[in-house]
Amino acid sequence: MRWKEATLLLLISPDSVEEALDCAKAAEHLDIVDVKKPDEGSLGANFPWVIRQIRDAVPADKPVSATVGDVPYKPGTVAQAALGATVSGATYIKVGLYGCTTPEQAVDVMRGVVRAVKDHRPDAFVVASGYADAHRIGCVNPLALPDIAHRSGCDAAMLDTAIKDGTRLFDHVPPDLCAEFVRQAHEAGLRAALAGSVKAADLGALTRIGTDIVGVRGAVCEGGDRDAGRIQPQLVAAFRAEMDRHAGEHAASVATAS
Ligand SMILES: O=C[C@H](O)COP(=O)(O)O
Repeated sequence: MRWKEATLLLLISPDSVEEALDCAKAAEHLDIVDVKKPDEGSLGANFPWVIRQIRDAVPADKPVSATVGDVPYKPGTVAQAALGATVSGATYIKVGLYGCTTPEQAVDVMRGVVRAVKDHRPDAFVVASGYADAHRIGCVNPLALPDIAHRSGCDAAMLDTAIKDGTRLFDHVPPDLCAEFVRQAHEAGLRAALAGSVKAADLGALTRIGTDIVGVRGAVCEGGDRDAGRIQPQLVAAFRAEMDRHAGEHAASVATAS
């Protein structure tokens, strides 16, 4: 994907072809359509044919991302699943390292994913995702993700939350630590993606710390409910308007300071 430097991109996660069509109505306001199956977990994987149908349903200039799941420490299984998502039309492959308890395990899994995906599609974008609330599920420390992503040849390091109980990214990894996450990712030549019940109120901090991608579902669903609510195109537009407002304010403050 061609990258606009210093721009925060908006990734939205529909759970079905119907929701992807609603995303397509708001296509001008978003950057990446991310296929997942929330009832199978935070980064739950959807069926290959759903990825294919969503690829066909959204404008060709919008990259389609697919989550490979909240995966176990089974490098072969995960590599094969990641290839399945790529063959189905996703060019942006996200893996939730749920079952990895050490950085070495996580590197093992992601090396297999990178090889499986890039042998098939060299321009695909591979994302190693950890969890901001890792302490609740016993998986690898969130601040280890930039190094894991770098050592395994990924394109980006990401954080999401594993348990969707209303707690948010900043409840578990406060903005100063997220800033450190972004700094480490950039130092390693990676993109930094952040998610986890992010709301419009978090966008100021996410912009200031230089986040590259913000991933959202609940905030653009009816009633803020990522499970029972449906993605609403007008909420996607409003979220983007807030992103643009913060980008403008941030650019102005940087210009004033220099
Ligand atoms: O990748 C992004 C996730 O879908 C975020 O979902 P959420 O905003 O409901 O936590």
